[in-house]
Amino acid sequence: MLRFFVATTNPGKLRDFSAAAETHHRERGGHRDVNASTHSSALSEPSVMNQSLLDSDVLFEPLPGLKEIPAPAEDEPTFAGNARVKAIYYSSFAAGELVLADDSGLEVDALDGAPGVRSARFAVDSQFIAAGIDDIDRLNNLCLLERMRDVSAGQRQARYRCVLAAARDGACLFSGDGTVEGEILTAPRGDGGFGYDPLFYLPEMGKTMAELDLATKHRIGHRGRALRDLLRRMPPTR
Ligand SMILES: O=c1nc[nH]c2c1ncn2[C@H]1C[C@H](O)[C@@H](COP(=O)(O)OP(=O)(O)OP(=O)(O)O)O1
Ligand SMILES: [Mg+2]
Repeated sequence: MLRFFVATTNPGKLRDFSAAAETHHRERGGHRDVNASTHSSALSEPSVMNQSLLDSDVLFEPLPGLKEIPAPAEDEPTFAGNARVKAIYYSSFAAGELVLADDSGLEVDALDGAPGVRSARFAVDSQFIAAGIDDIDRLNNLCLLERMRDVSAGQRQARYRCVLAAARDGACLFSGDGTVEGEILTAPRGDGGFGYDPLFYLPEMGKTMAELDLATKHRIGHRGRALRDLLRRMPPTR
């Protein structure tokens, strides 16, 4: 059994990690998943994983007591830097355990890569307000639509980027990263996912990220790719 304590304050990320664990378990031949997807091909690419992973279940549990822990500053210029800072910081609250942190966000070509590492703080940074709306994801989405009001249909390319870092007792041990390419719509579609998902359109799927089931999001999304990359890079003996 390989257990990560996931140190994130974002419930949407936690749901993605639960879906990832279900996928890994299912592909080892387990039967724990009651919502088995019909798109289960090569979801976790087991052939490229190290033997300890093939032999074990991967568990992602929320870091115990996270609500009481003050959040660290996320002021690094890169996703990798912030993921590392978060993993190292939170690992001191779970002695001897593997602690996983995620830093992720959206890069929009027409905005020169913004909001990037500032994705969670996009509306606040832009001093964007909308009457009666205080949900931060909705504000960020409205802010994005406003900033892209004059960007034409062929110029709306964007990507999600995710970096995961694993630390134990204050030392960062390994990491992984993943991206997924898409386009920013002019109006939201779908009610799954979180964050920018209703505006993030995947041309090959004909759907937004908010219209995908979690197993498919894991298969093609930035977080699923980062997780497979991290597991591939994990040293075989821990
Ligand atoms: O799959 C995704 N689907 C939609 N939106 C996403 C996704 N992945 C990242 N995002 C957006 C949400 C947030 O605006 C920012 C992450 O900010 P980021 O600082 O990494 O996370 P957070 O503050 O929500 O939680 P925490 O730092 O405790 O992990 O990018
Ligand atoms: Mg954050």
